[in-house]
Amino acid sequence: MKSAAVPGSCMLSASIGLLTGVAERTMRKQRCHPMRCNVQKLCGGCSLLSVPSVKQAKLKQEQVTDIMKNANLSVKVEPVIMAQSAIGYRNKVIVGFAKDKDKKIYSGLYAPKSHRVINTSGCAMHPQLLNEIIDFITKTVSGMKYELYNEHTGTGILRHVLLRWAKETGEVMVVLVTSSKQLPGRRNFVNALVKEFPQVKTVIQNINPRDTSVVLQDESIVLYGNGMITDELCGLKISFTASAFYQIHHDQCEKLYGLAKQLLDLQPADKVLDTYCGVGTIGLTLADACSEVTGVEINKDAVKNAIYNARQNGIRNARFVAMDSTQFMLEARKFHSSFDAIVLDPPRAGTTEAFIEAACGLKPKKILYISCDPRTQARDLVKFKRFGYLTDTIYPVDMFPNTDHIETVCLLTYRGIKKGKYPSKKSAVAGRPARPVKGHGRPGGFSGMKPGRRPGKGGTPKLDREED
Ligand SMILES: C[S@@+](CC[C@H](N)C(=O)[O-])C[C@H]1O[C@@H](n2cnc3c(N)ncnc32)[C@H](O)[C@@H]1O
Repeated sequence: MKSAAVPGSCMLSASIGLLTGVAERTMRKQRCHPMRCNVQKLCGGCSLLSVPSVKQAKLKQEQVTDIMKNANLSVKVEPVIMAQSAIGYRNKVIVGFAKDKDKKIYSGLYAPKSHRVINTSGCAMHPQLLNEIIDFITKTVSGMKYELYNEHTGTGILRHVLLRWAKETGEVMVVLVTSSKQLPGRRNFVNALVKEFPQVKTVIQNINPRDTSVVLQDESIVLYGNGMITDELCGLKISFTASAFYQIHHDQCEKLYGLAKQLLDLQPADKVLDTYCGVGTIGLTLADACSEVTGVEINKDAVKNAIYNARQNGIRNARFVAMDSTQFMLEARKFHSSFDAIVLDPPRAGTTEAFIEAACGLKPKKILYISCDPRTQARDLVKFKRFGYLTDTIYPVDMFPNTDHIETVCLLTYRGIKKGKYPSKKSAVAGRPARPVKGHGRPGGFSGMKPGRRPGKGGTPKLDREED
């Protein structure tokens, strides 16, 4: 594997071995120091908080190994790439509000599997700054006498507050989620907030009148700033708006992307398709190692962010399309487009049979699969295998220290399909991957898909647990 050291990129001079070496040393230091959090018992989100880091690493590696074994996948699971910062790492926090028995307003996350807000002030996974801003907002909300939204009666104004933090620049975004446009005194609210916390660069009011557990809806009013904040990631400036996905743990994300780049081992002429691309982060970090990157994402705002991010970094060989990833690949095939590498980083539910068939149908040389749930990844890897795409090694990256979640990455390459095995001879993907075909589908040809994610009402609300 060639060295992926490219100026301005992240962690790329480190080999995978070095990455795991750093992880080992960090773990050794933390071996005897399990973390403490005052609200751990109430919240239940960090089920491994009292487990020393070295043990967490072992547990997570074993967990991934078991999942892969149970799926009959013969793969090696590497040691977990652990985090140096295992507390205060969450760059996104969503809290709800409630009143205690003395009618005093408090804020926090929902108790596990319920809609009951528990006071999680001081949560150890939140950066100190975000905890301070939440406390300030909670006090201000009490002073403004805002009526809290009641999901049973549909009355009240204030539903949630969402905070996002750009770790490297220190910028903070505050989103006030309200049931209607009315928010009396919001000017004073915003003035007081930005005076107290100059790190707050934008304040947004998101209007959510629906009976739904989804926190953000489409309508927003920017009350302060330009509606986005900017971070530095892998040597790039990355800006994002409220609804766009951005990885929760900045430093681990840099390791994850560095690992992805190293595994892909791109050649200068390679064309890369980055599906489920969010604000373009993975594709943009790959752009200097290949001839072109195409990113596909269903969230139109995230696509706008991705285009903005390419421009602000002077990256000219990346384009982004607002579309369902599967639909895009089916269209791309009609246009005889080809990609040397396809990256997929789907939500926790994993990808679909249709996606897998469409991706393999494009006959890429390599497929890089990043997942935040090894269970759904294992399920999908079994399906990829039927199309001749196999992996030998799974690399777990601890994006969510102290919780039982783990991110996994693997590289799939085409190894052929055994005769008589699914898919049939007629299948589009049988045979070796073709050499890249000249010509490319035009971006304009793929537009027009509507974002499809509109979950129904009810269900467990997604307060601060929206990793995907
Ligand atoms: C786990 S995030 C990954 C984002 C990005 N790769 C990153 O690392 O920041 C998954 C992304 O897939 C997008 N998404 C979900 N379903 C999609 C679909 N059918 N087609 C395209 N994008 C989709 C989501 O909006 C979200 O931005």
